[in-house]
Amino acid sequence: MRISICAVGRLRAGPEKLLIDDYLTRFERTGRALGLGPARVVEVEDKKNAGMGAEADLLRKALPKGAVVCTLDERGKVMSSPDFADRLAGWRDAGRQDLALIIGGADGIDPSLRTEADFSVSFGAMVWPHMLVRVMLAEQLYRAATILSGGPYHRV
Ligand SMILES: C[S@@+](CC[C@H](N)C(=O)[O-])C[C@H]1O[C@@H](n2cnc3c(N)ncnc32)[C@H](O)[C@@H]1O
Repeated sequence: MRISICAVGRLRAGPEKLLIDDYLTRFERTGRALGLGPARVVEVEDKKNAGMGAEADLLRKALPKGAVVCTLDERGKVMSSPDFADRLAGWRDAGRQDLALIIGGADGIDPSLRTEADFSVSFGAMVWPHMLVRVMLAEQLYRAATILSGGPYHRV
């Protein structure tokens, strides 16, 4: 199952980008034998600054056809890392070819796009900067792959 992290805004070179690249490379290596990955980041930019509705339209265009659509949203479901891993495995086992994980911009994800999504994951009730959410999501994907492969990375 291919994974697209669809995010609003361009991430400049810097520590966040390095971390994302590192976790997604590790995810690709670990996930290959599990039928998970590769994962890529698809950035959309609302150059006219037309607001959440315009961002939602750009995000919709970036979604692979037939993808499971999952938003990252503080109002979503708070999950443990093993539960997130099981959720990924469930979509894979259901034969889904693509998963799109959507991260909003400074104003969040337009309500219309939130209601269209199949699922929504929360990293807790606090609001995080979207650039950090990209890093956290990339790490959770790698962590999920290690959980499913029985590796020692995830310890509780
Ligand atoms: C700065 S936040 C926008 C917050 C905005 N006030 C809202 O209502 O969604 C940018 C994006 O980061 C992601 N995000 C921020 N905090 C999150 C959390 N606790 N859990 C999951 N995603 C989060 C969401 O995708 C959000 O659209």
